[in-house]
Amino acid sequence: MIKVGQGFDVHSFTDHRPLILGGITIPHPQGLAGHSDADVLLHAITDAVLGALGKGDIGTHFPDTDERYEGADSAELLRTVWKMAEEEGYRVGNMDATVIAQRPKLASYIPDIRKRVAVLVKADLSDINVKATTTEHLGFTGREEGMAAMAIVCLVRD
Ligand SMILES: Nc1ccn([C@@H]2O[C@H](COP(=O)(O)O)[C@@H](O)[C@H]2O)c(=O)n1
Ligand SMILES: C[C@@]1(CO)OP(=O)(O)OP(=O)(O)OC[C@H]1O
Repeated sequence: MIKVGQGFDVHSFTDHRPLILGGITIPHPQGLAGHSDADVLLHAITDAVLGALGKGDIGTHFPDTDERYEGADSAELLRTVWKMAEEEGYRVGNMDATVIAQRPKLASYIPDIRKRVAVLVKADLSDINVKATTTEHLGFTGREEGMAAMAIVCLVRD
């Protein structure tokens, strides 16, 4: 059995917050605003897994009206969702994600992000791909008002 899910998320930049992306902290003058730690990439991945499972979205499971998730570590949210996938007998077939950001330059951080994501979803590194693209200075990402991320995951059950 194969299930496919996709996720997409956006967070705006804000001062006085660390930039947390893919479960790692990246040096940058601004971080992302949100109820949780605003890890836009892990949110997209979490939504992709929930999509594959047919179980709604991140806001359904972790509402931003619930103070338990204020400042939440998005890695913990993904871990919780990944347990749901494991309970149904799924493993990652492969996952692909794209971060859309004019800045910072992410290429040098992507190997660490991949490793972190692979650990969180208990996958082989070779089954996890993370990419980055600018929007050539166009739109809200191009103006550096925020970042976006999208992810697609294939879950496999034997
Ligand atoms: N925040 C980013 C955005 C892009 N990259 C890398 O640069 C390459 C070229 O980006 P374009 O948007 O001009 O296509 C891209 O393929 C990434 O490798 C990056 O590191 N960080
Ligand atoms: C993660 C949650 C919960 O803290 O908050 P945010 O950090 O605002 O993130 P978002 O991507 O808007 O979606 C789900 C939320 O419920």
